Amino acid sequence: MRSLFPLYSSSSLFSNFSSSPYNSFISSLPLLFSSSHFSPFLSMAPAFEQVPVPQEGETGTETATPHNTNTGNNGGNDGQVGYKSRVTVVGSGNWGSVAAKLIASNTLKLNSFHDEVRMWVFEETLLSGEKLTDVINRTNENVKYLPGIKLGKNVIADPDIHNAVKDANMLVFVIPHQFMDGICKSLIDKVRGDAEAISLIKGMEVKMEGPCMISTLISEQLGINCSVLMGANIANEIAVEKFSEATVGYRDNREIAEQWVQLFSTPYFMVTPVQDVEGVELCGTLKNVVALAAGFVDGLDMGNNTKGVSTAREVYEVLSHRGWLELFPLFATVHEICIGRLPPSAIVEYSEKKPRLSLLEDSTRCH
Ligand SMILES: NC(=O)c1ccc[n+]([C@@H]2O[C@H](COP(=O)([O-])OP(=O)(O)OC[C@H]3O[C@@H](n4cnc5c(N)ncnc54)[C@H](O)[C@@H]3O)[C@@H](O)[C@H]2O)c1
Ligand SMILES: O=P(O)(O)OC[C@H](O)CO
Repeated sequence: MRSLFPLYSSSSLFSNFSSSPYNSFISSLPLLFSSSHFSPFLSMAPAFEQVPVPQEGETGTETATPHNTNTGNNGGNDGQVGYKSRVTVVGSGNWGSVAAKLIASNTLKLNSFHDEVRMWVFEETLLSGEKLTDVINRTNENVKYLPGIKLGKNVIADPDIHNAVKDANMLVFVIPHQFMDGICKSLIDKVRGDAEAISLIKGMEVKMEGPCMISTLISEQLGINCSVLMGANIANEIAVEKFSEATVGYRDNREIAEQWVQLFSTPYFMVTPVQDVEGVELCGTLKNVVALAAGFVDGLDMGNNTKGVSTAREVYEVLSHRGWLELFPLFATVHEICIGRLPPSAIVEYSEKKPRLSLLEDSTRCH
């Protein structure tokens, strides 16, 4: 029965293991999470729509419209002809630096954005005695978290978080999740009222009252809309322009999603929008849980078949515990066939099970 489990045990997912099985597993996961013909997660999501990728020398739309309708600090640019969006990346670790590089390569090409990309740096003193921020601005390289890669001269490192965010209407959050609660609290009333956020952060804020998704934390604490960008993305590989893909999860504003897609897309980084923030964020977060299970199996030298069983069971248990199985009908059906709970013929009926998105409502509120 287990050999019937195509998602994990017999597909190309495990046929390309190299010297780093963890990385291979991670990099194989787009098959699971980002492929419209295969993903149990995206079986609940609307069909992908492609957004044009900016090409060399190409310009974007002439003007960008401010996004949120909240009142508050808006930088004084609302409604002006020739308005240009300003992007700030909050975070400058491995992925934060790569995100800044991707965005900076695009703001140079898109007329609707200021060239400059500000990057907030959690200041550190290097062994040389120099401040990390100073070194980044002098060498155009994050020598600690992304050595050897030029970020783009239009990336400006800034150790003052309030200064870094104050003029930006597009905020990219990319720091380890455990720091986000504190960061958000420090940013209350400091960001523009019309700012749009996107979270690249994998993980959840787990409080005594229950888990809180990071996009929800940002939205609720800062009073701004927050999209997400998730994928099976190893920052160092994207930094050297190896092909990868990611998904932007957006709530209801397609125009915003298109702007994020334009900001991140390059010929080697393919980004597709899906109207589902929680689904995309959960995929990115749960993927790391699965990756841990895969790593444990590797460490115990138990083989790929065992890995297929354990990772699938891990995901099934998490979804089942949360009462979310109906949100992932393809995954649930295939798993239940594999463990003998359903007959193989059930696979042809899975698509009739409609995901019940309302199940997620409670879990997307922070307590
Ligand atoms: N690295 C990747 O390949 C990758 C890929 C996809 C998603 N992500 C996600 O991106 C997020 C950031 O990961 P990363 O790899 O850029 O981080 P990292 O581990 O490379 O860097 C850690 C960053 O946290 C900063 N930091 C340290 N203490 C801090 C504090 N008290 N407050 C605020 N910041 C502090 C450090 O200065 C550094 O910039 C994570 O949620 C991760 O899951 C990472
Ligand atoms: O291990 P993390 O949390 O830095 O994240 C790595 C990425 O999720 C790889 O896709």
